[in-house]
Amino acid sequence: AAKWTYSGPEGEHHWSKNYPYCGGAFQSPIDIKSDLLRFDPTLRPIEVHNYNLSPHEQLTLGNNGHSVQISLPSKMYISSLPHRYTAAQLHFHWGSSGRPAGSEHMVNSKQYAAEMHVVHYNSDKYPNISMAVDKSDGLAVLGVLFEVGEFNPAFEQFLKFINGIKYRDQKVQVPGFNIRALLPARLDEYYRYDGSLTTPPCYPSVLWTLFRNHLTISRKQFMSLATALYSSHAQDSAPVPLNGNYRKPQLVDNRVVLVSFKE
Ligand SMILES: NS(=O)(=O)c1c(F)c(F)c(S(=O)(=O)CCO)c(N[C@H]2CCCc3ccccc32)c1F
Ligand SMILES: [Zn+2]
Repeated sequence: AAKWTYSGPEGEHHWSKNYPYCGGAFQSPIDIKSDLLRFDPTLRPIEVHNYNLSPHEQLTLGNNGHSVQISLPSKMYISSLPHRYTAAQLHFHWGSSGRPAGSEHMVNSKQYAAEMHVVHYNSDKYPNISMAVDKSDGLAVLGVLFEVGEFNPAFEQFLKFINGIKYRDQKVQVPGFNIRALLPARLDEYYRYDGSLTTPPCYPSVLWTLFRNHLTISRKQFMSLATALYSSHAQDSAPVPLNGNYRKPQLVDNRVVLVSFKE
């Protein structure tokens, strides 16, 4: 697979040369503006299952060169969508130490400090995520916005191990923790639209759910996330910091963003 980055000659404006869908329709993220919204009373609260993982089970925390990711057990799933969507991994997008604004989605042009994505695939129809990733009903991603504020104990459950994965392709095992604590209290208030992966190959295969309410992490936690990681391998002579790993908002075209709540 071709290399891609978030800046420079392999940055997002060049992705479509090797990944044609990146230049196509139904791309994510988007700037969720009030005039795009339509209240949909049929949108049910998101129901997650088995998100409260025991510390006795191990999760793989990894640096894949594009983000920090946690691989998730297949017992975690969402039940309230048209099909069962089984969890695969979660990862983050963030800004930099000089610019604490790195969310992918924006709300009325406000960019948040960071954004978490919990990636699920349609396990009713596909045996694994690789078979689902390029299908229009293949993926469902839960998005959570993060702002700098109060310390976040759940976030700390993996952040405290981040110095073990400073370089690309490094992985460590971490104790399971309650992933539900990384979601907002209200799972009934969210934005919903049809979009894509926000990284190459940018397949338009994602049913997006972005929760209305943001969570907080402390400034120290944000700085740790924003300064700990490199997108280069440990042995590379020139270390490349991993930050600002967010795609800019894409054209909405004539897509409608549904909302599950009234003002
Ligand atoms: N923002 S986003 O669109 O949700 C999003 C990312 F931003 C992101 F970086 C990743 S990645 O970390 O895998 C690095 C580049 O694919 C993914 N991976 C997904 C889709 C690709 C295949 C796959 C296979 C197993 C587990 C997860 C995934 C991703 F979906
Ligand atoms: Zn993502």
